[in-house]
Amino acid sequence: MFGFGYKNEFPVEGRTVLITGGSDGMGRALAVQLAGKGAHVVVVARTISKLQSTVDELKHKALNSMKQRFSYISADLTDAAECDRVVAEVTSWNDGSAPDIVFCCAGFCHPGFFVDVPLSVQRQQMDTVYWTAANMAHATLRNWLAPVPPSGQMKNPRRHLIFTCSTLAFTPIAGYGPYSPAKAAIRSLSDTLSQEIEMYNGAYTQRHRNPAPAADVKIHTVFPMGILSPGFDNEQKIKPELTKMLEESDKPQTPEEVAQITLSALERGEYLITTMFVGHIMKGSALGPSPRNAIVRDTLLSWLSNLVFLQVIPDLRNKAFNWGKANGLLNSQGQDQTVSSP
Ligand SMILES: NC(=O)C1=CN([C@@H]2O[C@H](COP(=O)(O)OP(=O)(O)OC[C@H]3O[C@@H](n4cnc5c(N)ncnc54)[C@H](OP(=O)(O)O)[C@@H]3O)[C@@H](O)[C@H]2O)C=CC1
Ligand SMILES: CCCCCCCCCCCCCCCC(=O)[C@@H](N)CO
Repeated sequence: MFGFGYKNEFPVEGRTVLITGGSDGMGRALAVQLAGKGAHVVVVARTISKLQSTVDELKHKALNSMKQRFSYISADLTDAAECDRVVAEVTSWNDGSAPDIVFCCAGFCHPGFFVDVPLSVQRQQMDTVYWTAANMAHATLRNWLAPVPPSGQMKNPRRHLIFTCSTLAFTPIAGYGPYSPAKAAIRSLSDTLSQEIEMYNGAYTQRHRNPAPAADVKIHTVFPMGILSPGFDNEQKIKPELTKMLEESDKPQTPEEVAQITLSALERGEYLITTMFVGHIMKGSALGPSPRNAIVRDTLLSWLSNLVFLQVIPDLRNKAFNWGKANGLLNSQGQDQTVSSP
């Protein structure tokens, strides 16, 4: 696939990959495909039974089951101390070397209208969606970016930290208020880190003279559309009908498809990764200050998307308005909210 002139920017054979949310959905599909490409994989989530069945599957799907190693750690990543423990345990399991690649996929979505969903649930969404990712990034980067003196430097391959967002970080859809802000916060953190990491990568070029990180580091973020996962089945049960109608143009993908498209994009060296046409358009309308994958292509995409969105945003608002006009005040579960008089 990588013929003359193409370089694989994301080699994984023999590398150690840590995947949060690796026991279900997209995270599990990534784990399986990475095992198939020869990586050592550690999956992290809370429920032990799902983690164990994932590790069994990884052993069967390994490229070279004699050489590759697989493991799991049960942890609730909303707790920052747990993320530090995970990085420490993976490092000692990996003969003292930090993981080379960290995928932050943990998280789930609790849809509902802003005023209907208790604030305690909305705060939990911030914890599960944003803080599991930010905690993991903090633990990982503190390890990766710790200064190593010139005498201690070894030849390490480039390391990768990958966040999982959602195209909802680019485009608002009514009924995702408890969730989209947490994803938008991840996008903002990713953009900030993609700039901050350059300071460390600059220092890394001087590693033979001054203390510097042990390796070069790249940040990436994936923005999937709907994924046909166990988490998706759960969210469908409580999703407002209006939201389902507004996202009609989304044709959810399988976790395997999303994982495969993600890995190909990483191999091409992309930074903001979308997984299908509608996702590319949603990204194009909201590129803002993010680094581009390819300047000409992304600029043309953003011009096209901005024209498309002149129509899309009023259309989404009109649909919400007309829904209210036709159906009155229905809450998230489609129940009438008006108090009926006796
Ligand atoms: N499904 C969709 O339509 C979309 C999903 N996404 C995002 O993609 C990612 C993967 O989603 P999806 O494939 O649906 O995954 P699932 O909802 O099917 O699986 C979620 C995974 O995260 C783990 N997890 C959840 N909470 C925690 C926690 N506090 N600590 C540690 N692990 C946790 C779960 O295991 P356990 O419960 O045992 O801890 C499980 O392994 C998520 O970040 C999601 O927000 C983005 C766009 C669309
Ligand atoms: C031609 C371009 C038109 C663009 C129109 C916009 C259509 C909106 C589609 C919304 C898709 C939402 C996918 C993410 C879902 C998600 O993150 C949750 N399922 C969380 O689990």
